[in-house]
Amino acid sequence: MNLSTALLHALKDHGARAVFGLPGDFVLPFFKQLEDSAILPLYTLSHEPGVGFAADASARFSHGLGVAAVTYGAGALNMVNAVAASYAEKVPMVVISGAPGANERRNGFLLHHQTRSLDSQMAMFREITCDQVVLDDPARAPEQIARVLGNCLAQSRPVYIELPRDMVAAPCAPVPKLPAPSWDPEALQACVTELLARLATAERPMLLAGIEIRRFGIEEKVAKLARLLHLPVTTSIMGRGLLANAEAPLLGTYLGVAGDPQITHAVEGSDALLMLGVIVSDTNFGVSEKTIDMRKAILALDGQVEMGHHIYPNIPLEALVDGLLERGHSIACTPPPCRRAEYPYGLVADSAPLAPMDIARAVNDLMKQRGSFPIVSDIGDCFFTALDIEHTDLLAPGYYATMGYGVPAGLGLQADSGQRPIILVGDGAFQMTGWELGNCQRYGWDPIVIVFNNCSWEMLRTFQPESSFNNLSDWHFADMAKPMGGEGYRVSTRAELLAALDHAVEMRGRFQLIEAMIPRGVLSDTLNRFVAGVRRLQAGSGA
Ligand SMILES: Cc1ncc(Cc2csc(CCOP(=O)(O)OP(=O)(O)O)c2C)c(N)n1
Ligand SMILES: [Mg+2]
Repeated sequence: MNLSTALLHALKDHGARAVFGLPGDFVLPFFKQLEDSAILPLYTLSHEPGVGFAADASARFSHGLGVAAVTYGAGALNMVNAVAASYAEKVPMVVISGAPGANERRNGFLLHHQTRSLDSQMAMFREITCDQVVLDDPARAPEQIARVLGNCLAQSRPVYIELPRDMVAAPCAPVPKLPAPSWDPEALQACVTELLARLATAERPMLLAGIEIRRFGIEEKVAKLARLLHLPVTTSIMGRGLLANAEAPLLGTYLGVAGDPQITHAVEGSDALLMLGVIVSDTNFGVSEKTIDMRKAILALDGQVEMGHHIYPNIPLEALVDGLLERGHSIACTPPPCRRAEYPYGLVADSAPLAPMDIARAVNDLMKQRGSFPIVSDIGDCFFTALDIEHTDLLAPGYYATMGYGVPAGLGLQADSGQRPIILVGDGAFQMTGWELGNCQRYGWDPIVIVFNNCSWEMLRTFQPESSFNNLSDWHFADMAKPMGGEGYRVSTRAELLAALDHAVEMRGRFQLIEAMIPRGVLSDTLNRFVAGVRRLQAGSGA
């Protein structure tokens, strides 16, 4: 066994199912080890942001490890934004960067791909990863790799591994698997006791589910806890799609002023809001009608539990949920009367021009007829439209909110799981990374891609309508599909959209690109409510 195969076996043992990458001379030797060993499949894409987004999506969807392998400098630094998004949204991604070997570091030349110093890249990745290592000593590599991969999973954050190219074939012992982090059982019991007491005395208890319950693979346990405690469940905007396949009393997604008023009032009016794995961010809470009283809330996030004015440190989320399941039978909450959210169905096949809500209806109708598809959304009005699609798996950078995520993330999902995604992406975001679709033909991927083409950076226009730089030209994306190995449809009416979707779902083996022409200024209902709500809150606060 050498250092590369020891690393690859360890990645697989820790839940990785694929490596996404783009090679360069500093990482070519490692790619050769990857290809020759076949321990994990390698999928290469055309631009490192896409590599990062694909690795991110594979981790999110399978709640395993995502792996991105790139060259030093130009490659790794090209991927900083994608890794930052994974850090912000708590995705366990492993970044492997090739690097100069020991001798070339000492030869006195400035090396190609080097910036300020040969250690600058490590310094940059320290800011967007939870652990880092340079594998320059094969004797120490097994315990270093074990530590870094263990932290990646325990903290559900990206880690950075720098692999000098003269080390890839160095003989190396296998990597041990470290025990999962421990915790103090007494502290856990004290936390569970206090938490259950709060729920038992509450009149309007509520469970708000956040992304950590997917990251730590405990959706079923959380659904069981909600049933045991008779707690109604909503998800945060980032948690959209959670519990889609679990049996839980799920009401829908909390969107503050932009969402279902009944859900908004239930969450904001709760006197015991149990937030499991919820990131307290502006996108999750920035449009709250009424500020949530955090003193009455219970927040379990980042391995600790905050209640009222005190914190229980080192309480892993799964340990907390297991503790509550063990003792939860002692209380039966009396939840407020709540009804489940409704979703739009029944698109009429007529000649009316398209609006984003028509796409939500068409996808809901399709899933009603043919079963659910995982949805991957970019950032733009397509993301707000995704919130009107019935509750199914949804991958989207809803908090970090980077564009360019949709197409490569959809490819990462299909590569990792074999499932066919529906990808929602605006024309602006498609201009960034939509071209990764050209890689489908090599791997047989066949996502269904719906481009919301309003020839505009429309979300920006809603906040600054006077700026003409938001006007984009019409790129005719559908015409480019066939030369790239796919099928393209350009649609402007509801009837054309339905016909294109019916045809696309029948076509397998090639990507299907539906270019939905939407008039500028026509927004989804949710984005309209979001913009109106933000304006109202800003007017109220005098911002
Ligand atoms: C990597 C990055 N750079 C800029 C921005 C800032 C932005 C947020 S929304 C938006 C316009 C999106 O246009 P698109 O056509 O895709 O969608 P739509 O608004 O529905 O028309 C921009 C430029 C973000 N979020 N990420
Ligand atoms: Mg647009």
